Amino acid sequence: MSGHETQTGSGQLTTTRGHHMDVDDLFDVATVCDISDSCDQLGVPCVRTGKIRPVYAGCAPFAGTITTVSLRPGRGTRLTSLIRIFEDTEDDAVLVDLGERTDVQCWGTLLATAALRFGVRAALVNGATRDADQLAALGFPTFARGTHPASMRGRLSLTGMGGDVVVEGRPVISGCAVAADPNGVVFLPREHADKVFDLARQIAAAEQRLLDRIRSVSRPTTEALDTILP
Ligand SMILES: O=C([O-])CC(=O)C(=O)O
Ligand SMILES: [Mg+2]
Repeated sequence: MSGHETQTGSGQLTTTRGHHMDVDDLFDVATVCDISDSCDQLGVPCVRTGKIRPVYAGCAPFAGTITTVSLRPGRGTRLTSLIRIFEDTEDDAVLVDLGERTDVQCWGTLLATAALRFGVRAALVNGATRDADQLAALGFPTFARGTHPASMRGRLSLTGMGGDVVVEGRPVISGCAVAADPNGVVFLPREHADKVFDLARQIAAAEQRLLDRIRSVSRPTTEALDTILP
């Protein structure tokens, strides 16, 4: 049993991660767009991409911390070299870097199922994944630049863990916070995550009020909406 697992009285394994970001209801009210706007308003530096997206329809949004891991074309690595990282990390998810390549892939149901056993609850891939339907059936939140059918075995080698990952030309550091949904992904410093997510909830609520006002204008003219919209 790894350090971040605890045995419950019922004999089930539960995971207690070190970070207690308040994300439970986040996506009930807010989206990654609100989180992006919140970073803008607070002046929190973040890395954004619209290219890393859910791998299957209905994929649950995700927010938490990530550990980075890098793979590059090579002689091949066993899946267990990645699984060891799941065992070691205290983070909620992994960001697997393929250097933005989508002609190779590095994530499927074997890895996702193993990840869950160690309490890793989502995968973001700066590259491609496979097993889309099976990941959907598993309900494992997976975000990537695309899919590719070939196995990673014999094609990709592990080249690093915990290093910076370049996304859209900007460095993403291991241990940072992330929010991902169908709009894309925002990476942000974990120490700012709670206040960013709090303001995102408020931004989403304010936008909801604007929507209500647009709907309730009795005669929709540009002038009428000009008094409402930002
Ligand atoms: O073999 C691979 O490339 C990985 C894979 O499909 C899985 O994790 O299920
Ligand atoms: Mg597979």
